[in-house]
Amino acid sequence: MNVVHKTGVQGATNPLKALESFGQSPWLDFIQRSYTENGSLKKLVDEDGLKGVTSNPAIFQKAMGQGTDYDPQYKDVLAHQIVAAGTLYETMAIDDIKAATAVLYPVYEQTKGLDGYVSLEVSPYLARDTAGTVEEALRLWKAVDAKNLMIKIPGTDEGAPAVRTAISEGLSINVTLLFSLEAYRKVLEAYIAGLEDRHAKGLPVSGIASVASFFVSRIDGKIDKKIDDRVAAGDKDAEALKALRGKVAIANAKMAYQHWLEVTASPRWQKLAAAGAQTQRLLWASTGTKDKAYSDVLYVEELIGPETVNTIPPATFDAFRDHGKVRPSLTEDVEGARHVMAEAERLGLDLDGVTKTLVDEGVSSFADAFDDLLGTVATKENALLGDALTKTTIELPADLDSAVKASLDAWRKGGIVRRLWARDATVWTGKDEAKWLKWLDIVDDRLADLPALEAFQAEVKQKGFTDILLLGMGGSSLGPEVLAETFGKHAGFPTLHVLDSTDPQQVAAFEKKVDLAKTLFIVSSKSGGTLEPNILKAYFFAAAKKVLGDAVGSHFVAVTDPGSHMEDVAKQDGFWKIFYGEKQIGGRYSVLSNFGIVPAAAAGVPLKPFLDSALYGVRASAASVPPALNPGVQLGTVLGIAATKFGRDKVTIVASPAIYDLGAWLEQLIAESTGKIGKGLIPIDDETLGAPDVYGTDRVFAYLRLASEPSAEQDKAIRALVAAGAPVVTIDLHDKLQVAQEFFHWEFATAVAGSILGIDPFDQPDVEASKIETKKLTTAYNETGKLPSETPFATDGAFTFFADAANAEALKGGSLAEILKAHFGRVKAGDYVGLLAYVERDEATRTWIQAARLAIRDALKVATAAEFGPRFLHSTGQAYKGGPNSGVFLQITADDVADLPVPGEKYTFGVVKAAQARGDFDVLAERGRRALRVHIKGDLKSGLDALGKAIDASI
Ligand SMILES: O=P(O)(O)OC[C@H]1O[C@](O)(CO)[C@@H](O)[C@@H]1O
Ligand SMILES: O=C[C@H](O)[C@H](O)COP(=O)(O)O
Repeated sequence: MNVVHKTGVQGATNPLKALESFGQSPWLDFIQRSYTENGSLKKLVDEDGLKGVTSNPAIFQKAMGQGTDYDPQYKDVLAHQIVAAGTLYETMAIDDIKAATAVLYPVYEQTKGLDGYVSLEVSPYLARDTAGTVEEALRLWKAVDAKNLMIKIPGTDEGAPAVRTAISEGLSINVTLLFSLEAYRKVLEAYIAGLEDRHAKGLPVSGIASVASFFVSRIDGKIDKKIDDRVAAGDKDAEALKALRGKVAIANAKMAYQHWLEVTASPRWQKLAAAGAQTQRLLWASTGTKDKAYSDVLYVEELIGPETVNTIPPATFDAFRDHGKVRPSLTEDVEGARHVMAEAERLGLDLDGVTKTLVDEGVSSFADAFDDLLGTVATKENALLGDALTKTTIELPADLDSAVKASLDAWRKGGIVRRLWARDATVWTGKDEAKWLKWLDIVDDRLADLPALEAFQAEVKQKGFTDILLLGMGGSSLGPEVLAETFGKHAGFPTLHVLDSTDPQQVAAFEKKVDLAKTLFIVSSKSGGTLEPNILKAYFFAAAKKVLGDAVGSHFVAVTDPGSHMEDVAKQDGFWKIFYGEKQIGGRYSVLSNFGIVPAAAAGVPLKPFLDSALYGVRASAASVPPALNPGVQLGTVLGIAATKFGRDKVTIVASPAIYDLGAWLEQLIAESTGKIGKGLIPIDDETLGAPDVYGTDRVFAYLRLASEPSAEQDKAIRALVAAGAPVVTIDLHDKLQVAQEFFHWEFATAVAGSILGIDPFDQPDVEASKIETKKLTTAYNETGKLPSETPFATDGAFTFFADAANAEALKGGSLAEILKAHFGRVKAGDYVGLLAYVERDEATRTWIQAARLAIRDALKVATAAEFGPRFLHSTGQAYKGGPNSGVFLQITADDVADLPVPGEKYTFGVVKAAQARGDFDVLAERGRRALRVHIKGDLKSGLDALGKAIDASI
């Protein structure tokens, strides 16, 4: 805002200066950096007798939202810190307030603490939160650290007790948003009670100042509108109503002043005054004339009286200097004012209702202004940070786009992002979600622990390991796998391998891949009780012991939650180190905790840039960033709304080849978080893009594009999809390290989508079911030496077929071809097909499954998932069982060429894998899923070839 300071009438003839002789202090309802810096503010003090300054969120919105005043500071802060928009705003606001307090300090001194104040308002989001207001008032008081600061607190029902506490803490307070006499009485009472609290404790009551900001013009705005409407409607009291136009606000203010006179004359107040207390002066706020029909200085001229303040907006300030007339108007015709009030009541103008509405509107309009301001700050910040942030581009069909925008606005109005960050479980289902939110600040936490992590990194390097073999499942392995696949080997550091299978061939292949004598083993399990990492640890510990002897423990590191079984094992076996996870983070949200950071350290990933990149993501999705600019909320909203309102629940993940493995991590995050109680998002990963016509209308595409190494083919296919009207979210990563940022981005988005879906995104109720079934089977094996027998419902050459009674009935037929035809014949539009292969996950099987799924997709035009067991059990398995019943599953099992023992157990890896496949299948069937198991006897390769051909023929 550009304030023109006109030098007009000066000295004693300056009406602004003349206010002082009537006991009124003119304050300025305005702040702007350049205005303070260029001496304009000081000039008002010197020439116009300005005695104070007030700010509010709308004033800062105007100051910061325009021009370039703040650019140097934006740049300076962002060059040194990774901060959220809210912190950036506050840093600048505090500097502005400090600078203004310095200008006004001489006034404070000259008036012995009566005047010279600059007001800074607590966040308008806290207007209904007593404890939050007190906390923020104390924080801001400390941050500005100036005697002539006033903290502005709204005089709502919740604000009044906060005023009392803040006063009792010795803060100077400006109580704002007062419209009604009733609210005013309460805050004057709160002020007095706060001083009495201090007095009772023997603390001084002098040196504390307070004003009660009683809003004026907004009242006339509302009442006059009512009058005009009734007059226009031919009200019988038209004349009496017209007589009240432009009168009620001033009469209301005069009544407030009468109350102040009464209270300050009371013995109760006199006692405090004798102890040195200052009165809480009435401050007339909202004194700019809004109705052009009135004098532009109406709300100054009519409210002049002793021991009051008028905070005047710049234009009114100039106008009053120019042609204001002074007289002791406040105590003039008090009877007339009473009559106006009585008339307003008689005529049913409902002043009580109006003032209540004004409080609500005041709170929400300041919140809107603050949203807007923070949006401006966030936009500036994003522009200045440039490529330090990943870039999200959302391209949606019009109907989805407007539903997403409506939801974002509802989130803004409901302050839901702030509630999420405040760990409010009612953002989801109101159960125990608050206990699972430590991932929100784990990046700050890990950065704080950087010295220890870097020391570990240096030790690993120095020990000269050639390989790292990480043993874990789901959240404990998929994040590390992204690191291994994305970053490859770092010079001077060992190569990271991740083993998350019980397939004996795969276990043997990994054993062969590494040099056991030079391998660092990371056993990774949050719960410490998961079957796979336990038996893998047992196997590799025994194997490594053969080459390392008693030194074997020094090659093992555990990452586990405190107090877990794995911690005990690690201690007993003399592991080199134990790193702890956070119990308040579930596995799939754990990648930025030690579960990802420890393997990252060991593999030589540069930790500070990695965590810094993640921190940019955390700050970008902070509570202070309004939903429409908040990348985590935007993405989550698109996913949630697309699924719930448009049936687009297949989140199709496309990633640039160099970061392709992010998809595997995302699958678990999305599926295990959202797929439950019959709802959910079904992630579709690594399904090579096709032409638009191979897709149904159940997709939303998420394209993770490595801007430095994009695939022209993917770009082209994505453009074609956008052109065909498919919903596409493209996220550009500017370098590989930004996978760290995407980890957080997607965690946040998943939490948001979970809220929209109405589920608890932090539990996994259906995973447990198959674990129980598996456990029954392995226990039976340990007891009897074999797995319980099972009977195929059909056999065709090398293939045997298993299903529960219902599925077997639906798939009647003798041959492979007939059974597959019947099975895939059950697929309808909007379904997805899951190929669930319990075989070694190697190049050959991955190529096979990819070809099979693409054939199915192209023929049936449905989404397809290509999964390997048991790995997917800890990932998409939750959604397949607990999510929407739209999956058609083909489970593939095979004979194991060779098996491996599990040390200390009767069962073998092969038995475990078989039990897992059966446990999985049983639960799928029990949940009424369309599921078929085909078992390949003999040679796997020729079996898969034949199965592939049969699939092609059946669709
Ligand atoms: O780290 P843990 O406790 O071994 O769990 C591994 C995985 O198993 C699950 O608990 C269930 O599949 C996942 O949520 C988790 O990531
Ligand atoms: O403290 C000052 C108030 O925030 C301000 O006077 C409100 O004025 P308005 O009604 O013109 O917005």
